[in-house]
Amino acid sequence: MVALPSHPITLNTSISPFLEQCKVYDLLHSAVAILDGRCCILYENPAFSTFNLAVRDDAIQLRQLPSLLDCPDIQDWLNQCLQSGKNLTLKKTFYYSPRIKVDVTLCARLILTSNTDETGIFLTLGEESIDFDRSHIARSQESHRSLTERIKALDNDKRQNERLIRVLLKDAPFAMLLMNSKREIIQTNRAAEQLFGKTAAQLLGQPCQQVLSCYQKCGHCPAMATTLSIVAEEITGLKSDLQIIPLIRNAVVLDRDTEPLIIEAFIDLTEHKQTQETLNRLSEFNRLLVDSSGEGIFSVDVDLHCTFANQAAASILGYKSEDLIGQHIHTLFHSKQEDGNLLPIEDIPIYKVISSGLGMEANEVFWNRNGHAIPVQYQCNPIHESGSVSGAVVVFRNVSEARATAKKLDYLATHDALTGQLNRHAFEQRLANVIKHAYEDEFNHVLCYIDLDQFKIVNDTCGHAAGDELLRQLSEMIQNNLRRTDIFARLGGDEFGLLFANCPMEKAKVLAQELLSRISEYRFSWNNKLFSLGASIGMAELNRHIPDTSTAMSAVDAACYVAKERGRNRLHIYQANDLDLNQRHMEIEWVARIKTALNEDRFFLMAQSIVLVDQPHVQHQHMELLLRMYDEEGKIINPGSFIPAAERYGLMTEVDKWVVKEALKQLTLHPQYLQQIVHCCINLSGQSISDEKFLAFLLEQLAQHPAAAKHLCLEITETAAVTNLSHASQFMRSIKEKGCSFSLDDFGSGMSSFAYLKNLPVDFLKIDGNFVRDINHDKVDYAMVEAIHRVGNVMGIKTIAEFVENNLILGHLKDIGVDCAQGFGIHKPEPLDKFLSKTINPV
Ligand SMILES: Nc1nc2c(ncn2[C@@H]2O[C@H](COP(=O)(O)OP(=O)(O)OP(=O)(O)O)[C@@H](O)[C@H]2O)c(=O)[nH]1
Repeated sequence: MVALPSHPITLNTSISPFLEQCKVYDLLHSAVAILDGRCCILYENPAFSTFNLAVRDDAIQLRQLPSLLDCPDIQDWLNQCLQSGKNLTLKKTFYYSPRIKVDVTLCARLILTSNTDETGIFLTLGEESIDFDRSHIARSQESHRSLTERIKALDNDKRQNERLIRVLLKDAPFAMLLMNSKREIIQTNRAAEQLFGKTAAQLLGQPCQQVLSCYQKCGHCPAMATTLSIVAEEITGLKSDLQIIPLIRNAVVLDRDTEPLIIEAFIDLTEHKQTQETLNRLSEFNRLLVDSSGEGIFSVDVDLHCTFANQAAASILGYKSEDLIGQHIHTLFHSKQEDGNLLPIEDIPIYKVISSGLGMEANEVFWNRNGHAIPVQYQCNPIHESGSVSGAVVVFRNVSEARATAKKLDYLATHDALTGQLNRHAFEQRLANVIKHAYEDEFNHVLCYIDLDQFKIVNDTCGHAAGDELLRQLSEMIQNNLRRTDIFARLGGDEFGLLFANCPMEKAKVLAQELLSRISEYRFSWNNKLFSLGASIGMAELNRHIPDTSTAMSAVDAACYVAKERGRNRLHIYQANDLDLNQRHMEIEWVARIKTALNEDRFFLMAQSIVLVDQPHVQHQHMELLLRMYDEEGKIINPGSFIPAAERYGLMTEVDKWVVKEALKQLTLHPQYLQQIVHCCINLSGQSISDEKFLAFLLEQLAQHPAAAKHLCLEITETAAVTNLSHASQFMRSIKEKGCSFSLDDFGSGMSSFAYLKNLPVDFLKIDGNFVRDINHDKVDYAMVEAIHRVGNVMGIKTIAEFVENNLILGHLKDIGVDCAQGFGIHKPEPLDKFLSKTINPV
């Protein structure tokens, strides 16, 4: 918008002749009106009419402008202009429709005439910005199309009015050029100077091709040669910096036959073009976006006819996009449910979305061109137009793969990878379900826990791969011999769970017995070796004594344990008052108590002297550490109560670790202790010596207390050493390197021991106390002690006799030549700290 000169327009005439001259403004795309002193419209150019008609449908000639524009404040503003004589501007916003908003600047300039009572207003209306620019251009073009006729009428008068034209053009707030017949610029205005970026001096007298490219091309304007006017022609202009400006040109030839004048007005389309390009880019971008989306997108009208489908939608459904357009989507691919049953149109979510106007998500199936059901997940949203629903857009994806993956994951989560049977988790879930309904459906169910007997042998003799294959074959064989309603699972290792659903115990017993026979008759062959195996089965009826899964599982586990204890390859039925089972349960309780005692540090160590048989009074140099535990009330518990449970449930390594740590801590408390102590014996379990992590732990402890190593004597029972011979001898050699010695405990209890003795780096043999205790009156025991001592002597291993309860026994041991003795007759165990303090302060 170009600023107007600040002074009023002064006319030597009255306003009426001036109105004639104003017809030149008919050419302009911007709105111009002349008002009289009462603000009534005397003249309006077509652009002004178009604008006002767009605002109001009424005719505007000679009506009061403010009321027509529906803006009461304009009247005040115009009056202000009339009274003050100043040029005024006013910014306003108008709406052509609810969707097209226009910001305009109104400029009012006072017109003074020769008649002092007569004044008027030169009113221009410039559009500063317009949201919907296409409509703007269209309107401008439209308003000028009707001009041709008017201009023709003007033509004859134009020469006479040339001077006036020049004045008006100069002050016009729009880019305008006046040219002679040679197309030289003879008049310009400020708006044109701004548009082309040149001063008036630079423009005047110049051929118009300096600024207008169309003339540059052809030297003259061919259009003008044949026509009197050009309306809304798109050309380009040239700025002083050679920047090209897109323009719309309106041109009129005045007095074409004599000496023509050409008057031209321009609309700068730069912004419009940029907006257009942005819109084009955006729509191309949107098209690409929609087409490259991996998700299917289609839209339908209210009758469910497809109005659009992207490539993904078409390819998922097996069609071409164009084949889908116009098709009824219910008929084409959405008329059946997954099971093939009909899906009424009212039930399809897209129909519901259109009826309700609310978007929704759905999981459905679409049927592709080949008649295959494709599971899809879709989001359907209504299309609202002019306040009502005109259709819906559906964005969907094929979830076949996702479904298959979920199925696979579910399978993996519920099945055992080796055998393909249900896993423990899935089995316990099904069991929980059965227990939950056990009371309601009054059916009997029997739970079984199957543990293969001596399965380890297959692993040990043929390797793990053979063991795996056996587990696979056996579980398949068992599964094939079950009823359809039974539930079978591999719980882990060589243990299986089996639920005889809806089956009384008597029948279950028969079925389980048959299963045992099948297992023991089964022959497994591996590398030309044949194996047969047994199994032990624990069974329990799911009755009111068994309220939940964990009770049920521990009942059958305990029953299976009893079956093993009673000789394997048999079944045992759980009964609440079963003595063996009670024992087993007590052990299970012990497990929890031992774990708590370890956490709460409720263990402590006692020490008992070991003396040289020759010098029984020299005590506190050799000793054995004995473990005790405080119960929850602080009472002392002997190891016989908790060690079996700790051994059975794999807790001995933890217990041994505690003993080693505590012993080393106390022994290294005072340097004098280690100076006085020769040997301190610590018992280690069979579990610890075959556990590589325990070996690492012990080596680390010895590294932390290097001075204590040579005083430590580690006791291993003969049975533990022999059953884990290779582990035991490896373990002993590693530890001996650090300076520790080894003693074989309870020697003689298994007479196969002599043969292994050669392979074990043993320093002491501890003769089983059962031989020693009765040595006074049992000649066989005497001979056993004598024999053990003699073997030890020959092998350079010192002997220690336990259970020396009196001097008579000590005398016999002296006669035989046994090296050391230990027992209540020599020293009763006492707390380790007390024992150690006596080593440095003997009583
Ligand atoms: N091949 C193979 N062996 C396994 C698998 N899982 C556990 N084991 C072994 O199965 C054996 C099960 O131990 P136990 O049940 O105590 O041994 P068992 O020889 O059957 O002895 P009893 O049950 O007392 O008759 C262990 O040696 C495990 O190492 C497996 O997936 N594959």
